[in-house]
Order: sequence, then structure tokens, then C-alpha cells
Amino acid sequence: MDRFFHDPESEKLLREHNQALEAAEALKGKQFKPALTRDELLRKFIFWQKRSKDQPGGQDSAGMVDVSFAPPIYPPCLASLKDLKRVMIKDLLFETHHRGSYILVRSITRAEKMAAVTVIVEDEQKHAIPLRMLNEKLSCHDGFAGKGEILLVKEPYLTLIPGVEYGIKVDHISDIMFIPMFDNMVPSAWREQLPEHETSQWTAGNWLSMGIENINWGRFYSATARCSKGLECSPTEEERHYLLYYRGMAFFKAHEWDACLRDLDAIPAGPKSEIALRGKGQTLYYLQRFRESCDVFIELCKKDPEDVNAKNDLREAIVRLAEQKKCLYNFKDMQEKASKTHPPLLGHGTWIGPVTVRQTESQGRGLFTTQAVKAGDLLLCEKAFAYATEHPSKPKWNSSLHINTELWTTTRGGQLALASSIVEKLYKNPSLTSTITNLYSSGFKQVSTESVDGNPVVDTFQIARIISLNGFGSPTSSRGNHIPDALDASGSPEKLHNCGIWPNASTINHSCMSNAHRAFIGDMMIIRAADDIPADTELTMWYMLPSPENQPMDFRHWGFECSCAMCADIRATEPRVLEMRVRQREQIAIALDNNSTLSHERAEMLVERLAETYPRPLDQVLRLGLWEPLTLIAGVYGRRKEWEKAGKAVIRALEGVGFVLEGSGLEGDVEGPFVVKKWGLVMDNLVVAWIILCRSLLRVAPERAMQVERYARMTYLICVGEEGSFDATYEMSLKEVRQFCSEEGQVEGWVV
Ligand SMILES: C[S@@+](CC[C@H](N)C(=O)[O-])C[C@H]1O[C@@H](n2cnc3c(N)ncnc32)[C@H](O)[C@@H]1O
Repeated sequence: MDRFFHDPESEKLLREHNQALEAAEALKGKQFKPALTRDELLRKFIFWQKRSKDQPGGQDSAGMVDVSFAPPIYPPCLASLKDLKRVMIKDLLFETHHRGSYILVRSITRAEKMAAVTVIVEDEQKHAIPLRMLNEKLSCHDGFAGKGEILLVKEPYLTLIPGVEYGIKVDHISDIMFIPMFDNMVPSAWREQLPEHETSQWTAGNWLSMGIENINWGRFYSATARCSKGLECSPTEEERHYLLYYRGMAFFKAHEWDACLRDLDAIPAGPKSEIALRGKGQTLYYLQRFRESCDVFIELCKKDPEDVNAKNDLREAIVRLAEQKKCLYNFKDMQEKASKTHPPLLGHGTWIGPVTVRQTESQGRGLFTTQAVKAGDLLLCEKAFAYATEHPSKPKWNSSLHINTELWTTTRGGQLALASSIVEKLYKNPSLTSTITNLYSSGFKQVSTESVDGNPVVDTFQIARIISLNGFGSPTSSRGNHIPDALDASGSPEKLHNCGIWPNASTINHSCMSNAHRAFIGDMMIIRAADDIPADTELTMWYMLPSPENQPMDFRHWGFECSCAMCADIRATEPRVLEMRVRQREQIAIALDNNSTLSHERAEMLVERLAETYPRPLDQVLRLGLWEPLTLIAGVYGRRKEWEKAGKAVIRALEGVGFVLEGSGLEGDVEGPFVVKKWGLVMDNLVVAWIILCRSLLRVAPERAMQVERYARMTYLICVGEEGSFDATYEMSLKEVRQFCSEEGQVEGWVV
């Protein structure tokens, strides 16, 4: 969530792109007449290549920002190839989906990654044209497309392409096919110019050798195609065995886990069956099927108790299973790995705690507690289904911008890379499709077919819609929010520059008064209760942080208006009053900047005035606008060692955001320990507020200070996901506390 934004610059880009789309639409149905000859096009391609290399930031008005555009939505081709008619480039019409047709072309340049992957192709009549496709197709091929590659585009679409003038664009991975040279579709004129053309007499053995050779060259897609061909050529039992084995191995290397499992399961006992079994165990592991993975490794260990690899694999799988079933995580290790790895992909399992998905009354599905939980309890620890980071070599962490005129949104960061990785993952592993396509898509019309001609169909636009409604922005570690100027392993600031999809967490609806809180350690999302929550209660989590200025929140992107008491009150408050609050907050900040007793008194007076703009009682509407000024005032008093004043400001700030407290001793309530009777809004800087309160109580009521410190830890646990790094993170703040305790020696059980 919280990555979409509107500002004047993105509005301008949205409008510009919309105009370009309208210009293209004006050409709709016009016959294609190539403006450039084949040679001119090739020369121009070299110029484009050079320009794109010289301008790594892209060519748009956003300067150094790398801008990508979501095209208008259309469904992928669902027709079988046998039902499509071949057409030539000259037959194409502009801005038209040539439904029922395909073109067969050959690349006459290498594919270049510009804004998307671009390559110049020609058809049999030697008409040349740029072809633009998504990068994931190359990832599902062998990672590149050289000269002489045969490509088939189903239902092609000829369009104006910004920067490249015109070309065929392919938005769905299943709409483009790499045709192996040995395929009967390849015209003989093209075939003769490339190796491997005389394959009509090849036996299963020949295909097997070629398959193995391709594996050795790292061309796994080509290897699977050749092994498949071998399996069609009446192999002997032994050849079949090896063809399945090597194809399975190529699928494994290409991360096509579904197909890999199918082949490895089909291998009969015999040579290589133990290596195949190990491959199966590892494949199940990558599919997060840890129980089955353990069973396979146990079988291998039984077969050969000296098998060190099997023992190591089993150990890893058991650790994952313990995470998945028993929530046994080593958070300290996770933090360490996340800080040292880029991208921070941590190999952990997902634990689903005392929660279940149910229908809500008016907000679709929601996530509910199955038992009562306490603030800080773990609810979900989820591994990202897909995760994307900005490339560390980019000049700015926020250097890429994705523009979507359909949703009228602009998003920063790696969302495009996230979409690519999901499309690729689903195309390679159709068994995972429903994990993503079941997520909320605001009525997106899903295609009826899951596969055509044995190949999976993945709708790029559906994935983009799902990401925009369910994706989360994330720092590399939420601990970064508590460490000034923190950098992650990429050297980038620890801000929201990564993004991902966590399917279980995506079932949680928004409320500004949320009762659950997410934290990140690498690609793991950790959700904890931010309140004591009874059983059968819906969990809610902020999609966007409630505005500290107490201004109206805009959830149109997600298609709802927040109905929480705070938002309802803001809507009912006159704009004049909201503006006054903004002004008063500014004046308070100015007063606090001016470090004198007089100005602090003025700041306190202004806070009183600000409080008066909230006429409704606290137990009905929170006063979020008071939080920041009061915590700033508390900080100022803290620095001046005026501890009582600091403590009182913190207590007021806490009460303003919904905390009900007892026993601070600062407000005449001298009996009993310090307890939070009711939790309020849990924000990152709440930890600091507790620490100020703790220090302010230290000299007058050390036991209570100790009790407050526990709440600081608990808040840290909720905001960061784990508690182990608390001392190291707040070392300086707690130093004084520790010193005081050891000097006085009077606080028993103080654990710092
Ligand atoms: C990430 S999904 C949450 C799960 C979703 N309710 C479902 O059925 O799968 C986000 C969508 O849930 C709905 N939603 C979330 N919070 C809401 C709220 N406070 N009020 C109304 N609808 C909400 C909106 O339709 C939003 O686009």
C-alpha cells in the first residue's frame, strides 16, 4: 500500500501520457505504410540504442526519472494457434488488435532493453518493424534474444511507441512465442542460415545430446524444448529416462518448479533416480511445501545415512517447517541477513497465526482473529510472494515512476519490476496462479482460460491491477525508521523503496484506528497486534498513515472512503477549522525552534488553542493533530531536564491518540503500577515518547519508569517486528537510564 501518490508533477505526466494515447487513437484502423526502409530502420535502431545508453534516466519530462507507462487494458489471446491465420507486416492496421491472426518474424538485431525490450524484426517479405515486448518473456526464454531468433506474435497490435515512433507491442507474455529453429513453422529460407537446420532425421538420442549441451551452455529453455522433442521421437526406455531427467534438471534451473516436479516424478527407478529425488526435495522446498520436502530428504537419508548433502538439505527443510508450523524464527539472524544482502530476499517460511479470512459486512473479505490476542502478539509472519527493489546503481532511490492512466495513478519504485516478476513466476508455475488472482482486483474481468496450447495464459493487466490494490511499499528493515540516516546493503536510504506482494496480509482492510501493525525484515512482513484484541475481531491496518495534520485522507485509489471516527469527524469539520489547525501547528514548530522559556510557554498556549479545535470528547474522536506538537514539546523539556513537564506533555500526547493510562504518578494517580488500560495509535515515534516518559519518571518513581520502559520495548516489537535489537537501537537514550540504575542500585529486575 502507501506508494501511490498525487502531486502536480505526476498529474502533468498523467495528462501528457493521456494526450499521447489520444493521438494514437486518432490513427486507429489506418493501414500501415512503413515510413522507413529496412536499412533506415536499422540505422535508426543504432541511434536509439546510443541515445538510451547516453540517457540512462530516460527521455521524459521528469528528467532523470525512469518513466514507464501502463497501456490501455486488453485481454491476452485465448485462441489456439491452429485457429489463427498468418498475416504479414504490411497487412497490419494501426491501433487495432488483429484478433484471429498472427505474424511470424525473425529478429535482425539483438534485443535491447530500452524502456521495454525492443528488437527489429522482419517477416518473410523482408518488411522490417520494431517489436517491443516485456522483459519477462526473455526471462522465460534464455535471458536474451540474439539475431536470427524466430518469434511468433499472436493477435499483434501495431501502435505509436513513444521514442521509437511505431512498432508492434506485446503486453502479455503468452502472446509471444519463441519458435525453435527445428519447428516446421520456420520457413526454410530462414532455417538454412542457422545451425541445427537438418533435424528431420534426428533420433531421441540426438535430441538428448543437444538437450544436455544446451544445459551446459546455460540455455535451459532451449534444453527443455530439445528434450521434449526427443520424447516425441519414440525413445527407448533408457532414453526416456534420461530425457525426463535432463528436462527436469533444465526446468529446475529455470525455476519452473511445476514442470520440474512432473518430470522428476515420472522418472522410474534407475540411474540418476537419487539425484532426481534430491531435485524433487529441493523443488518442494522452493514451493514452500516443507513437510513434503522433509519427507523426501528423510527418504534419501535412509537410503544412504552417509549422504551429507541430503542431511544438510533435511536440516534446512526442518528449520523452515518449524517456522511454518511452530513460528520458530530467529529474528536476530533475519535482521543481520537483511542488512547485508541486496536484494534482501530471506529464505524463510510463512507462519499464519491465530487469524482466518472471512467475509465482512461491507468491505469484501477481511482477516479476523480466531482467539483473543494481546498487544505485541504475532499474528502473521509472511514471506513475500514477489518482491522488487530499485537497482542500487540508480542515481536516486526514487528514480522510477510508473504512470497508469486507467487508474489515474503514478507510483514510484519497483512496481514495474514487481509486475514482471509475478508474471514470470506465474507463467513458469501455473499452480501458483490462484494465490495471486484470488486477491482483490476491484471487479477486473478475469480471462476464462488458464492455458492455451499447453502454455499458461497470464494477463499482465490483471496482475498490474492486483499489485496496485494489494502491493505494499516496504523499507529493507523497519528498524531503519528508528535509526537516523540508516542505509541498507544497497547503500540507499532505508525508505520505502522496495515493494512486494504478501497475499495473506493483503486480506486485511484499512482503518485509521488500526489494531494491527506491519513491520518488515527484508522480504518478510511481520504483523503484530497493536492492541489487546478479542477473538472473532476484524484486524485492520493502515494503508496510508493517518495525516498528522488531521486532513482528509484520500482512499479513492482503493475505491472507498474511510468510515473511522477520525475521518468522519474530519469530513464534518469546516475547512476553515482544518486550515486553522495547520497554521497553529506551524506556529508551534516556529515557537519551539526559538529555544527560550518564553517561546516554550507560547508553544504550550498554542497547543491549548489547537486542542480547542477538537470539540468532541476524546473517547469519541482522537486528536491526532496534537501528537506531534506535544511530543516535540516533551522533547524540548527533556533536553532542558525539566522532567515533570516533559512527562506531562507525553501523557497528553498519548491520551490524544487514544491511550488510556493509569499510574503515571504525574497526574495525582499515585496508587498502583503504571499500566496501559487501552492502547491508542501505534506509530514509530511512540517508542521515543515512552523513553521520554521513562526518563521523566526515573528519579521520582523508578519502578514506574521500569514499567514504562516495558511499553517502549513492546511498541518497538510491534513497529520493528522483533525486540532483540531494541537495546542496540536505543542505546544512547537508555544509557542514562542504565547508569542511573547501577548507581542507585535500587531497581530490581530492571532488564536493559
Ligand atoms: C487489499 S484489499 C483488502 C481485502 C479485500 N477486502 C478483499 O476482499 O480481498 C483492498 C480493498 O479492500 C476494500 N477495503 C479495504 N479497507 C476498506 C475500508 N476501510 N472500507 C471499505 N473498503 C475497504 C477496498 O475495496 C480495497 O480496495
